[in-house]
Amino acid sequence: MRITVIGTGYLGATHAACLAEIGFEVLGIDTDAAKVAALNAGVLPFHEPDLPGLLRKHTESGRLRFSTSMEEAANFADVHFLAVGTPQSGHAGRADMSQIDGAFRSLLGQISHDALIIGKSTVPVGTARRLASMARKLGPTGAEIQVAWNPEFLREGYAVQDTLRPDRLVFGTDQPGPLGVLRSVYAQAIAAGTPVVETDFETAELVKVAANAFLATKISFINAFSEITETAGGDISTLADAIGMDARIGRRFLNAGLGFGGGCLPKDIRALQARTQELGLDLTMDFLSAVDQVNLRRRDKVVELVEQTLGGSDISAKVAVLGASFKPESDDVRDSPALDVAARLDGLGYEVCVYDPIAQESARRRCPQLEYPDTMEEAVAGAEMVLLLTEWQQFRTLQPADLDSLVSGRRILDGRNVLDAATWLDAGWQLMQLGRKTEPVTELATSATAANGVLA
Ligand SMILES: NC(=O)C1=CN([C@@H]2O[C@H](COP(=O)(O)OP(=O)(O)OC[C@H]3O[C@@H](n4cnc5c(N)ncnc54)[C@H](O)[C@@H]3O)[C@@H](O)[C@H]2O)C=CC1
Ligand SMILES: O=C(O)[C@H]1O[C@H](OP(=O)(O)OP(=O)(O)OC[C@H]2O[C@@H](n3ccc(=O)[nH]c3=O)[C@H](O)[C@@H]2O)[C@H](O)[C@@H](O)[C@@H]1O
Repeated sequence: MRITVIGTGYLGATHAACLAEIGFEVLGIDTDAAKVAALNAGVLPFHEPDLPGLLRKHTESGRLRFSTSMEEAANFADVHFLAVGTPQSGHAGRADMSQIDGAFRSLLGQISHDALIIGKSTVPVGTARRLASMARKLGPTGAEIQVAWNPEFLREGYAVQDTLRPDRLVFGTDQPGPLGVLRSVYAQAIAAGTPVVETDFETAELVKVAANAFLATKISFINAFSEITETAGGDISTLADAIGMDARIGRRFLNAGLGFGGGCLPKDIRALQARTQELGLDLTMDFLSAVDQVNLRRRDKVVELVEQTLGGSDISAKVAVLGASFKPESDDVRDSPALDVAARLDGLGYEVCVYDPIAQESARRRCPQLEYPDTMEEAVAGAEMVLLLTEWQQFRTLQPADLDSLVSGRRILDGRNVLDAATWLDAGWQLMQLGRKTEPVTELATSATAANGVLA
């Protein structure tokens, strides 16, 4: 079977390469000519473990290629996946549907025979039915254009394994025809035991946003408890471990810290609220604005801790920020909590040096005003305070001795609760962790006086 994937960003490039790996002939389509040229050359324009190998393998084998031509897409295949972006628009958090509508109309305008268009992007409920109706009105005469919705649940950093071995597959249709095609596209995963949910358009669209809203709520739930333990005392990680031992709750996605970011969870909870309000259900998803606010307050908290620790004495102090991507194993800096904090500290007048093992270039493009030295050692050299904001493995395993002789002030804020408190305190460091009662030292201490500075 020949398949096109329209939109070759994080989702589409992964989906296209994985379909080629399964054995299909695949054409990826994107309006971004530079991206298409890079992908055709076997070069992935972003970081994703395991994907470069698949891309090279299948661009070389000829099973995978890329183009900017929608006409070529329409002639190449009868099955088209739609994987364009649905970013947040400027209107009350609503999803910007211009990429979906643009790609769909442009494809419809080129198709001359029966075809199936399968949406993968995350969309507001009602989109698939609207597109199906548009296909009936604007599609070619004498040909049937069917629509299905097959939302994607992959995580960046694990995109290939999540695509080839998903937890579940969801097929949303308004007629049985497309189900056979979907079952054959995913025959390998289904044979390996992946459960399939076959349902209507609306349920398929809502499963996706419900999953992301639930995950975001879980993170903000534990982070709201961080606000309590920071004030009343208590240890947030122990609390998460203890409630997570209840199988009904589960420990995953209860890691307290700087909170969630990225190109999906934040915009998806806002788009869901906006869509629910459009449906006249003003209060139904109201709790998600609390989820959003708790999440954003974590960033305020880190900025406040830096200001309380350094601000009074020397607003131009150097602060080293370790981590720029929104999470480890990704170079994605869309709505990155780490980069947001770094930019805000820079705006306050601190000298901010950011080091990320992979996201240095994407961070520089997004926030060119910050400094991005080539090594972690250069970033921390002379720093009055070190902030660990994205928990890359290289930072999780940091030891005080790695930094002792480089920094000007032995102060570290662990924004992801990954450092062993005793190790750092015993080594004479001031350590602050989110979700633990911390009394920041208000004056700029020297490394010698820092030893007794903090309660953790
Ligand atoms: N990034 C992720 O991990 C996941 C993303 N999603 C959803 O998938 C969708 C895509 O997300 P990303 O890949 O992250 O976005 P992205 O922004 O990285 O990629 C979108 C791509 O579509 C292209 N495009 C825009 N208009 C086009 C058109 N008319 N024709 C052809 N190409 C066009 C853009 O140039 C861009 O390369 C979103 O709805 C997102 O919520 C779902 C699951 C995981
Ligand atoms: O719709 C999407 O695009 C995807 O969004 C998320 O995937 P992703 O954004 O790649 O990253 P996650 O691993 O979910 O992490 C999201 C954010 O939450 C934060 N997080 C995660 C877990 C946790 O316990 N605590 C926490 O703060 C991470 O640091 C990160 O900033 C979902 O996990 C995917 O299932 C979904 O397909």
